[in-house]
Amino acid sequence: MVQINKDALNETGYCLLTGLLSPSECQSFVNGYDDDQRYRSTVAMARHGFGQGEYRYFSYPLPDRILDLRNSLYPALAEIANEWTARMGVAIRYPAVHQDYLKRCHQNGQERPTPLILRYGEGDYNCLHQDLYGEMVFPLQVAILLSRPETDFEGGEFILTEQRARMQSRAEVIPLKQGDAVVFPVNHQPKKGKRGDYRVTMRHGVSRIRSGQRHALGVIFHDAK
Ligand SMILES: O=C(O)CCC(=O)C(=O)O
Ligand SMILES: [Fe+2]
Repeated sequence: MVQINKDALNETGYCLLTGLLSPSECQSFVNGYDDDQRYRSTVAMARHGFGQGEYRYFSYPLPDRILDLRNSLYPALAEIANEWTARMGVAIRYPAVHQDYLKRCHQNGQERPTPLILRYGEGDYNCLHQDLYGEMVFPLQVAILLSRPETDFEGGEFILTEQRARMQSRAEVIPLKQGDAVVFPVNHQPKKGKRGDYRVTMRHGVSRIRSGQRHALGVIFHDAK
């Protein structure tokens, strides 16, 4: 099982898995970007007001490495997800194995795969958002930087914001190198306060790419309608 720094995740809203993918694994995902057969759909972000840039959803069957990432990351994340739902007074509990959770998604009409690859060029960016694709929401997700900061691109920082009810948002810039993964909340996270837990709303995005080209891989654990 993958080791997750739960304290960092609980305190700062994210944790890193450095060097989750090797440089050659990153490069092979980038090289596969134009291989149309791998993908079920392609989204031009500007067309939907999502930002600027493009992303593509992988189709089933997923590439082995992505299937493997979903299966290997899920169990540790499901433990944390179950602690969070318990703390937030939500009745949902997540099964220990990803295939069992996917069955639940598919039975509820969320059958389409959500892992995606993103490509940004100079001037592109990704607006703050949440990756919700229906009622079934697995509370944590993972993004992996495939490109080399400063070498392949400049700018393009991964941003996470935390919003507390009736309060202003707090932003965090996540330092990533090629192959590093960030684990972060999809939607809500419980936080420890002086008078017990409170709930924050999380959003993520990417700041403007100042030059070059940036690729990332998104691993989301619920499927889409
Ligand atoms: O390009 C990025 O790093 C962000 C990707 C993203 O929004 C996601 O993986 O859900
Ligand atoms: Fe996203």
